[in-house]
Amino acid sequence: MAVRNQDTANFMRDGKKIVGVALNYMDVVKARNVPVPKEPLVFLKPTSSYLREGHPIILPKVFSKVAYEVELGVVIGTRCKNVTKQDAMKYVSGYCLALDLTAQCNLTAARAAGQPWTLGKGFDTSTPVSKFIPFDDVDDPHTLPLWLKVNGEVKQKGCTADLIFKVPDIISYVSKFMTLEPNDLILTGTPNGSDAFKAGDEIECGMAELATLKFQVCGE
Ligand SMILES: O=C([O-])CC(=O)C(=O)O
Ligand SMILES: [Mg+2]
Repeated sequence: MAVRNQDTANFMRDGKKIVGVALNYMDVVKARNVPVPKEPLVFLKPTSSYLREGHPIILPKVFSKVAYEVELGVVIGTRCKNVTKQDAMKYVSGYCLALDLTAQCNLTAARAAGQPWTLGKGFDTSTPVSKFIPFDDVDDPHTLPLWLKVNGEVKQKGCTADLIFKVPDIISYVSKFMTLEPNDLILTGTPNGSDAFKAGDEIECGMAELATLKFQVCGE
């Protein structure tokens, strides 16, 4: 039986994994000229990549091109495995606003060579997150506007209504393969407009009236 009220306010400290979904907005699929995914395209990030507001994003010197990606994050409240889409939301304790920072220089090469995305997705400070947003504060996670600005200029504008795979689809799919545990975070994918940023930039993003985040960017 699902217990939604499990305390996951400290998901960043207590989580064991971050599960990312790639290419989950149709405008991204079109812009990149890739086939529409038939199933969620899933990757993992380490929890050492978390970053809280008040600390800078640090661009690793090994990367030449790192991009912002604003995303809805979904926090798991109850351990689950092989859950149906119908039951999936019972295992969600809440949400956050997140950035899935991505070293495009690394990922483009990895994609072409069929290699893993681990380093390009999992570097330190690559997952800035907001505070925990309790489940009951969000009427419907599929109606949330997302925006991102760099140095005050709007770069991304989207809405979770346009997710290809919705939150229950992702939870049900991932739980066929791996147990989802309390405090795990799911990054649901970014809308179109993701692009490179550089040291000295200021990145600001928001999700509906629920959360905003602002980060300074430093070189290593
Ligand atoms: O970085 C990428 O290419 C894929 C990804 O995470 C997204 O679409 O959100
Ligand atoms: Mg992403």
